[in-house]
Amino acid sequence: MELESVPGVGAKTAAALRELDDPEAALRDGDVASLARAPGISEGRAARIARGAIRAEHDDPGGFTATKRAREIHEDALSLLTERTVTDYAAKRLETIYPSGVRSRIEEVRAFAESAMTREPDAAVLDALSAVEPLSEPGDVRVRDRCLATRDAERYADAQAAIPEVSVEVVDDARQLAELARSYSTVVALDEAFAGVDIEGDVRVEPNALEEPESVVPERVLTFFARNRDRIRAAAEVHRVADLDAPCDLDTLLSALDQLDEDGSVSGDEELDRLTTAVDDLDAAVSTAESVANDHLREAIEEQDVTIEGTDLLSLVERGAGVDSLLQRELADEYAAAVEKARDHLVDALALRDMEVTARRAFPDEPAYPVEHSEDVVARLREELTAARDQRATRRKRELADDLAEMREDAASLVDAALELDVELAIARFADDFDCVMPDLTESEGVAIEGGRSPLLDVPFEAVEPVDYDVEGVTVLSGVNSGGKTSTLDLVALVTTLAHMGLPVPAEAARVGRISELHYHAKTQGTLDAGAFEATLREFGDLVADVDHRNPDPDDGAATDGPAAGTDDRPVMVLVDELESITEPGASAKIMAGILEALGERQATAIFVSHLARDIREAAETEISIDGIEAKGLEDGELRVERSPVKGKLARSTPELIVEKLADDGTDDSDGFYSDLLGKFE
Ligand SMILES: Nc1ncnc2c1ncn2[C@@H]1O[C@H](COP(=O)(O)OP(=O)(O)OP(=O)(O)O)[C@@H](O)[C@H]1O
Repeated sequence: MELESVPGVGAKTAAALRELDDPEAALRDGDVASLARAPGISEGRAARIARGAIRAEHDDPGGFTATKRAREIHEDALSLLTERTVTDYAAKRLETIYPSGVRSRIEEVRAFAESAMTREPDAAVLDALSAVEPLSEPGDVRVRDRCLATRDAERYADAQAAIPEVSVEVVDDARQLAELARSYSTVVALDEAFAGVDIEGDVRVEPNALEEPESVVPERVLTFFARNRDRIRAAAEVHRVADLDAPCDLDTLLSALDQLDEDGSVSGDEELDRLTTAVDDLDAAVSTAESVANDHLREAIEEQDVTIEGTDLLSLVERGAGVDSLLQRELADEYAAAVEKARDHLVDALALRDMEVTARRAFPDEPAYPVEHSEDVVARLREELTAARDQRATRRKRELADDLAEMREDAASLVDAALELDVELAIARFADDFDCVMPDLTESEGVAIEGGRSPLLDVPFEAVEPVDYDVEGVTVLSGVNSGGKTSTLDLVALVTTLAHMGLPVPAEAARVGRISELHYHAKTQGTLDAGAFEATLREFGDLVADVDHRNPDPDDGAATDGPAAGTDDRPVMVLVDELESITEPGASAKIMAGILEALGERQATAIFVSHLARDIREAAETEISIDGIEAKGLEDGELRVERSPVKGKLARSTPELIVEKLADDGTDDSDGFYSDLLGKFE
C-alpha cells in the first residue's frame, strides 16, 4: 500500500510512518498501537490514519453518517463501547470501527466481533489490563564509558550514523588507541589493522561492530525493556489470568526482566554489586582504615615505656633525627601491626579479593604517626575498581541484552495481544450488558427489529420496554405524546448504525438492510424563520435529488439490465422527527407528504415521526403507510403506552384520548359538547 494514498496521510506523516518496521502491515491491520509508535503520531491521529487506510482498502467512499444527528448516534454507540474499555489504547482502537456501507468492511468487523463475543469478561483480567499500555520507544541513549575508534574517515561517518549513542574517535596508530583506553573503560576499534596490538585496558577489535550495534550499546535493548518493564509484566499477567497463548515462554521473559533495573542497569549480579559498592565506599573505607591504625598506634604509644639510654638520645639529637626514627626504632613492631590492621580493614570492608596487592600498598611500610594513606595508591585503586566495575557492567549488559533482544518482538506481540483483548472484552461486555445479538445484514431494503431495547434512553436499561418494529419503504410514525416515537427513531438509528459497524445490536433479533447513508434529522426547536426553513428544505431537496441522481430513470437509456446503478449501490435510510415544527401545520403536512412521495419513488427507507399523520396522508398523492404507537388508555392521569408501533395504524393523539375520557365519563353535563368534540376526530 502506497502510504501517501491513504486519506489524511501527507508527505510528513508518511515519512514518520516509514520509521516503523512494517508500516504497510500496520495500516492494513488497522493496528493503532504500531502506528502510534511512529514519531509524532498520537493514538488519536493513529486511529484516524487507520480509518483512512481501512476505507482505502475497502474502496469505501465514507459519508455513512450524513447528518448531525446520525453522527451523534454513531458517537453514542462508540461511547457505549469505549466506556467498557480498560486501556486508552482500546478506546482509540475502537474508533477505527465506523459505520460503513461497504459489505467487505462490515463483514471484516463482524468476524472480529463474533469471536470477541465468545470472550468471558473476568474481573481479574480487567484488573490486570489496567497496567497495560502500548510499548514506548526510549529517547536518545548516551553512553559515556565506551568509544569507537577508527583510522578511516569514511568509517568514522558510518560509525556516527550507526551508533550515535557513543563517541567515535579517529586514531592514527596504536599509541593514540592506548591514550583512548586510558580515558574510556572500553574502546572498540573498528579496523582489522589493530588486531593483535597489545594495549593495556579493555580494547576490543571488532570490525563488524557497526552491523551489530547492540553488541556495542546493549543499552539500546536494555533501556527499551527497562522503560517498558511494567507494561510487559502486566501484559504477561493478562495472558496468565486470561489463559491466552503467549508468543514466548513467560517465565524466561519475566526472569530476564527481573535482572533489569528501572534505569536500564543490571541488577542482582553479586560481583557487579561488590565492585559498585567498592567504588562508592572507597574513600570512607580508607578513612576508617586510617582510624583503625591510628587508634591502635595511639594505644600502643600510651602504653609504651620508652627508655632511652643517654648515649642513644645524644646520638639521635646529634643526627637531628626526629620522632619518626624514634618510632621506627622503638615502635616498629607496633607500627607494622597497626598498618596491617588498616590494610586488613580496607581489603575486608570492600571485599577487595583480586586487588588486594594494590589495596595493601595504600598504607606505606615506613613508620609515621599519624598513619596516612598514599593518595597515589588510592587513586590507582579507584581507577582499577572503576574499570573493573564498568567492564563487568558492560559484560552483564551484553549478556542480558543478548537474551532480551531475542524476545523483543515477542514482548511487543504480548503487549499488543493484551491490548487487543481489551478491545474484544469491551465488545463482549457491551453485548452482555445490553443483551445484544448479531443482526442479519441483508441486501433487501428496510429494517426489522424484534425486542429492541435502546441503551440510549433516559431510563435504566432494566426498565426499558422491548420494542418490535419493522419498516420497508416510507412510513409515517404517529402516536401519543411521550409514547416513545423519538425513542423508536433512536433505536432504529442505533441498530442500523451498529449493524453497519459490524457490531451486535441491542435486540432479540434484527434484520437490517444494507444502506450507504443514514440521514437522521432531529426535531427542530420551535418554528424556523424563513431562512432556516429554506435551508432545511434545501437539505431534503439535495437528498431527494441525490437519490434521484443515483437512480437514473430506466427509460432514459442510462440503465441497462438489472437494478439501476444508483439506488442499489447507495441505498439510504431517512429518519425525521416532527418536521412539522419547521413551519405552520397546514404547510408542513404538505411538505412532508411531498418529501415522502419523492423518497418512496426512489426506494429509500424512511420513517417520519409526526403528529400530522392524517393530514400528510390526505395531502399525499400516493398511498403512504402510517404506523402508530398507541395508548392503551389513561391510568391515574398517566398514559399507558404500548411501545411497539402497530403497523398500518394511525394512533390516536393525546388530545383525542382526553376528549374521549371526558365524553365517556358519564358526567357529560355540557350538552354533548365532549361527544361532539370527539366526533371531530373521526
Ligand atoms: N421503550 C421504552 N421503554 C421505557 N421507557 C420508554 C420507552 N420509550 C420511551 N420511553 C420513555 O418515554 C419518554 C418519552 O419518549 P419519547 O421522547 O421517545 O416520546 P415521543 O413519542 O417522541 O414524545 P413527543 O411526542 O412528546 O415527542 C422517554 O423519555 C422515556 O422515558
